Amino acid sequence: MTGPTSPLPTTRLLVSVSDAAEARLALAAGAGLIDAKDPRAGALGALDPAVITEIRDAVAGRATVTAVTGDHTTIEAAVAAAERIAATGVDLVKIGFPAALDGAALADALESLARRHRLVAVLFADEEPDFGFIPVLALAGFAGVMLDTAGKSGGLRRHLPDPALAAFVARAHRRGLMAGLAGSLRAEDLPVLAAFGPDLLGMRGGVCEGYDRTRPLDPVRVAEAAGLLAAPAALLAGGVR
Ligand SMILES: O=C[C@H](O)COP(=O)(O)O
Repeated sequence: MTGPTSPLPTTRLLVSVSDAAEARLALAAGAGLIDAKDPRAGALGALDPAVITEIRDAVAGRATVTAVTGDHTTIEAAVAAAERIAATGVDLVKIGFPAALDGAALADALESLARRHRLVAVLFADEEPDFGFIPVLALAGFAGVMLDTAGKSGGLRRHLPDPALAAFVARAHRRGLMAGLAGSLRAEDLPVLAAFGPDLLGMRGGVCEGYDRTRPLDPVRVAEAAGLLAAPAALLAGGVR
């Protein structure tokens, strides 16, 4: 007789959407997190708060809703944008920490907001991120940390080797932070990355028509990605067939 098995760590699929119609499509196809983002406006292109509210209402509590705050060149602008997006009432606010900004100063400036809203810091794999920064985020009250890519010409795994990605996830978890990975991921990346135990894997281009992040979502690709993360561990370990 076999005893109860320990639950598998759950990795959920985050899909970036540009409006409420895409949010409904991603939800129906199995996404666990719906991420409000304007893919035409850069890596962390922010949507208008009114559109984010429509997305949140369309999801209506059936998935976690996240929203990005835009690409900013000053700490003041980044904090003001984070406050504006947090006011829409999304579950998680994703804030970019580009190399050009002083990360410690930005984390410090966001401490007050972190007490009122759940914040996720986005570090960029193509900007030589310092994982030693993760404890700073934890102390500032962040809920999570993600790796993404600022430029969309190469995928996450082209910029950082798999052992570094696994170490990133482990380090975030040790500090009590949710961990996410994204950056031009394709279906074949999901089983490999899910094995590192992140809380979420984020996709846009890989689930769009023509693998073009500025084109509409392809429901078949979203369903395939969601299905891969829902697959039993043995299948995940075997990779995509
Ligand atoms: O947060 C997830 C991103 O929107 C991923 O976008 P991407 O797959 O086009 O790099």
